Amino acid sequence: MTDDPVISFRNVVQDFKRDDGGIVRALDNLTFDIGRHEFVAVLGPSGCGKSTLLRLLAGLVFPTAGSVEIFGLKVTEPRDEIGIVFQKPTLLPWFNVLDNVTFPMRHKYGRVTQTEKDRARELLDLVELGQFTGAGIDQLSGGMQQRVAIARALLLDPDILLMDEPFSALDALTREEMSFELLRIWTEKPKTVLFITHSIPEAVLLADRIIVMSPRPGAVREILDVRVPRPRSLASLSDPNFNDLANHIRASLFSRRAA
Ligand SMILES: Nc1ncnc2c1ncn2[C@@H]1O[C@H](COP(=O)(O)OP(=O)(O)OP(=O)(O)O)[C@@H](O)[C@H]1O
Repeated sequence: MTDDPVISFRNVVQDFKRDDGGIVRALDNLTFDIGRHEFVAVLGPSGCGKSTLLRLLAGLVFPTAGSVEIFGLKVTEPRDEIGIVFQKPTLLPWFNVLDNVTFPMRHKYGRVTQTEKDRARELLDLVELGQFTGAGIDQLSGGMQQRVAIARALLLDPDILLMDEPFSALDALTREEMSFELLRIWTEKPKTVLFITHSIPEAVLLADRIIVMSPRPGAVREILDVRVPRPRSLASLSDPNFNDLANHIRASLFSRRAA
């Protein structure tokens, strides 16, 4: 990474208060950087603080200690240059596909201009839903709904895309198809991506680097470079580097569980 980092975590500690008054330490001394247009995946056991890390970046929670910076500025509130895609698409069933994509503008400014509607149509083309702009949400499959959510996250042309297990509710085939779709979008419209997943192959297929976290309280266990050449395709899945790295991560996660 030669440029200044886009995302920077420095010694981040995150504590939460439990209902009984006790303290849960979710993150402990988390430090890493993400460079411009890098695709970084985060893997780790359940409860290690992956979603908390994303919520810190989104400006939805604030660190107990340490700092979270975007473009060298502390995160103090949600910002427009960030698009977020959650595990569930959280679409509004009373709006059609196009109106769901333009919803952030309606919500923020109370109106949607023709230019923004045109942009939403372009994004729906990009995620191959150009024929479905007027469709109701309940007419779409789970994978199509998640593509609407991705188009919505891209509407404000964010520099940063945060994705929290965005494909985990999908069947295996759709999931793989969506991974390639995301790679295509990222190639066409480069962005800095932080992608949280429980799937080792998904992380290796998509990312430039993988942050492997330790169990709660989450800290960086390893940061691994993915040496599988781009552009990636189905053939990447049988690249020897792909399997070596996937096996390394599997052993690393499993040995911790067994310990
Ligand atoms: N608002 C909160 N109040 C109290 N505890 C919280 C809060 N948010 C998260 N936690 C706790 O912090 C820890 C980390 O949670 P987080 O959801 O970030 O983990 P995760 O790695 O995303 O988990 P999973 O993989 O199961 O989705 C958990 O023990 C969780 O119970």
